[in-house]
Amino acid sequence: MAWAPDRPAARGRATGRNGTTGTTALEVLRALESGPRGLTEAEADARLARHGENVFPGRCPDAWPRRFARSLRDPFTAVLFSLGLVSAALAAWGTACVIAVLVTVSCVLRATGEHRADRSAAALRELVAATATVRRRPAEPDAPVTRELPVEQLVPGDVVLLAPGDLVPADLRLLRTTGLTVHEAALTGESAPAAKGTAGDLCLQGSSVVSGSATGVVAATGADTILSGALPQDRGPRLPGPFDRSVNGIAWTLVRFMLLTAPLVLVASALLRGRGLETLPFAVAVAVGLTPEMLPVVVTTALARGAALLARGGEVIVRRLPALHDLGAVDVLCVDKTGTLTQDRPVFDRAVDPEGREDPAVLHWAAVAALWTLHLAELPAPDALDEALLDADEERGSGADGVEGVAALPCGPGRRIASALVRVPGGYEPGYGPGGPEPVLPGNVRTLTGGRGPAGTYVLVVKGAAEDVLERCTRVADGADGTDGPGVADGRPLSTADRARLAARADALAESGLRVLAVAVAERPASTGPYAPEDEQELTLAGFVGLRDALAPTAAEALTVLAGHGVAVKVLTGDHPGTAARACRELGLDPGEPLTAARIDAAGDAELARLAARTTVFARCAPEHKARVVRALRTAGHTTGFLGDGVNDLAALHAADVGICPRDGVPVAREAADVVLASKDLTALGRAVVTGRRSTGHIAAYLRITLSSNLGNVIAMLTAGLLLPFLPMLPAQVLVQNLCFDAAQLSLAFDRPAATVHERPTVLRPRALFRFMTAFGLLNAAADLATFGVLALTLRSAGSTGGQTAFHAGWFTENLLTQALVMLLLRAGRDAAERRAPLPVRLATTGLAVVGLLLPLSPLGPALGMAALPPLYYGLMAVVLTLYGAALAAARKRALTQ
Ligand SMILES: Nc1ncnc2c1ncn2[C@@H]1O[C@H](COP(=O)(O)OP(=O)(O)OP(=O)(O)O)[C@@H](O)[C@H]1O
Ligand SMILES: [Mg+2]
Repeated sequence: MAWAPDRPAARGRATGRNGTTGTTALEVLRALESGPRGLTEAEADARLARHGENVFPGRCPDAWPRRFARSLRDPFTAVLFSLGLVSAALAAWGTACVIAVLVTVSCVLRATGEHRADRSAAALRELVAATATVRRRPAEPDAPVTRELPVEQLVPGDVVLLAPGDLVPADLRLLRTTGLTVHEAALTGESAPAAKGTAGDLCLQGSSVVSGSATGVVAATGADTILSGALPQDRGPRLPGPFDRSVNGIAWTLVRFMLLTAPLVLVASALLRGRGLETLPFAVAVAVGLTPEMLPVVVTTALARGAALLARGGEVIVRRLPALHDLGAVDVLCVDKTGTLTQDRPVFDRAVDPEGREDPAVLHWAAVAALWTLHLAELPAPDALDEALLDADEERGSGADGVEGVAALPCGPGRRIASALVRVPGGYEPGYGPGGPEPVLPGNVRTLTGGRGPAGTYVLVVKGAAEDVLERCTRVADGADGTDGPGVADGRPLSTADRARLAARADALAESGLRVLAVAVAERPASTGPYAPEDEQELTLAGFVGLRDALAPTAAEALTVLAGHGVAVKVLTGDHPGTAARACRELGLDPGEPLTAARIDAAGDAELARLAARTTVFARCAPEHKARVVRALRTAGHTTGFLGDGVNDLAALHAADVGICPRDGVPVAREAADVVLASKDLTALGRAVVTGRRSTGHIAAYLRITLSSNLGNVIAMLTAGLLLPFLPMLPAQVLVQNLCFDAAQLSLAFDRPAATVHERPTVLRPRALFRFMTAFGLLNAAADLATFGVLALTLRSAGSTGGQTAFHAGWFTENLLTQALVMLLLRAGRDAAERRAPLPVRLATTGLAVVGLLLPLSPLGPALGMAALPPLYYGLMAVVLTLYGAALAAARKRALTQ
């Protein structure tokens, strides 16, 4: 980062200066047939027609057939598919066909579901699409206009302005830069930001601006960019989030279980019944029976439905579907203060000298620094604090006329001060304004000694966080001479006691709820050498400026709602602990003892995890502090969300389980976030959390019901397989039964959520789920075995000869009826089961029962290998089912209250 003191003073942003980069920048522009004033709109349109839109080819959604092929790679489908191949190899055509139908149905459902989810997600993304700041001219003779343009419309030759937080929208050649550093992790994997200082340097699409600013000209767009050439884009491994841990974790455990089942069945029947390989189709059928083949479909549908509901309200956009599940699991939400809890529209409140007396001169110096940082750093979006200072100073009638900026070094992530080097024309005379109400003119600078030449006096103005400015000060302005008010460039040396007193003054201002900036100045020799942060030394403290930042109107309500939902909120800010604590109190959040960056640095990972769990406010955080706190909370076992809007939040957005960004966040933060709040209303977050929990609830209900009945069936099948001389269920029957189950379960997506979704985070715990599955699977198996007993009894007494077909019919009916019972009793949480099921669920369960009772009796029955049963069977089965229902209800009460 180098200052460029020899750059001509800037008065406006759109003057097309070339700065230090001289001919090189011009050459770059010429090579792209552009100029410093940008393209004309007509030329840009012509180029857009020639080069096409600036879209990243990797962003195009996959075609349907491709999606279909990809869903074959899903673990369940893959296992089913291989089981199908084994059956085909053994010429067990029945089983092979069953499996082929199951695989096709689940792939088609899944591919359509995903296709639809993706299409709406793409449409949603458009709502928060990125724009770029370009400089164009309406027509040839017109002056250039700087405006926001959707990135797709950028063309080679466009002149683009970059500010911190911007995503580089295309491959750019830099024209001029001020302290520019960019993050190129997407391209190089290099996590440290790289400095870019030379004109002609390439700045690649996909990188993001960390600090500083720049003007560049677009060299390549769309498919011609280097990033597009480097496809497929590898974003590096993501830490497994709650979704991967629970849903995927459960899926993989089941896959392993299924893979074990087939060999186990083979070995058992070989040992116990002396059977050989002919049992293989049966073994395969058992493994198929265990598969929750609809899980991927249910997951996609549940999440996509939730995301669509949220988007329809125009409130929340879920950019990555699993993030909706994770949002429901969040138990700690870290929030950035400025711009998120507050409006980031600070208003000047007061300026005081080191003694605490009102002093407009301090505001004036701060405004001078703000003005020249804005001009020289060419920030497309002005800094809110700087704007507020300028407005206030202008209102008081000053204005920085006469003072000329030479160089500026803006603040950025981890840098809490901004400074400007200005030249005060030599003719100005002392007469420092008497801290009274009359406007202080820029010329009212107390005589500065030394460094005055024909070119005037060079003054370095530094403003920023009180601690950071104070530590660079060696003197403090004093009003010792009384008459002229406090001096600025001279003052007296700072004693240790002075430092403590001044720090306390800043703290007091912060605790009154103000954002505080300390202002310091120093005279500098009129040197031409480069200036760097190291030159911000030996300053004289001029005083403090306090600004008031209103709270976001919905913040307090949002925090209350989240607390009611069992989500603990923590505030992570770059601001002063006092300001942050005060804001928290006003929002109804107990700030406790704030933890500052210094303490975070001093703590080891384990200690930080402990500290973080009981702290509410983390202040003076640089980006890496925010990320470290988030990681510490995750290590401590919390599912952690992060809500932030700025470049300084980027690392934390990446580190969190769920990154959330308000709509006004900088583009790079929106791009990093999993969830974007589309409206200003922060309470939407509470609704999004509940929606996430509902989606997880649907997935959990599906898993609970399917896994316990599947396990029950498998146990029953194994037992019957070993006892009976025939297969207890034919492959075609497995298919019909599975299809009926699957179709009925889709109705669960319409179920009412359990009341607990409002109370606490929903997490699918694989271990708890498997315990549930074992207990209820055994219960289910007991009902099946009792049915076998009933069947044996009735068939013997009826003297039936078609034992096998009657057995199949009896078990089929009982299976569908128990499934309907299980659905009604095990659907959502404990309280939902007590209430009446909604219509779709009632229809689905009735449907199951009807099919179960009538199908074996219908003409389809014989085709599927089932025969009618004596009436006695139905009577006895009713007894079995009643007992099963009672046992289920009792067990459910115990299991779900635990
Ligand atoms: N334009 C500016 N000029 C001088 N100092 C600034 C400027 N902007 C910010 N600072 C200083 O840097 C500090 C940190 O700023 P940063 O942007 O990291 O966080 P923040 O905006 O205060 O809070 P949050 O992290 O909640 O968004 C500010 O508190 C302020 O002291
Ligand atoms: Mg912020």
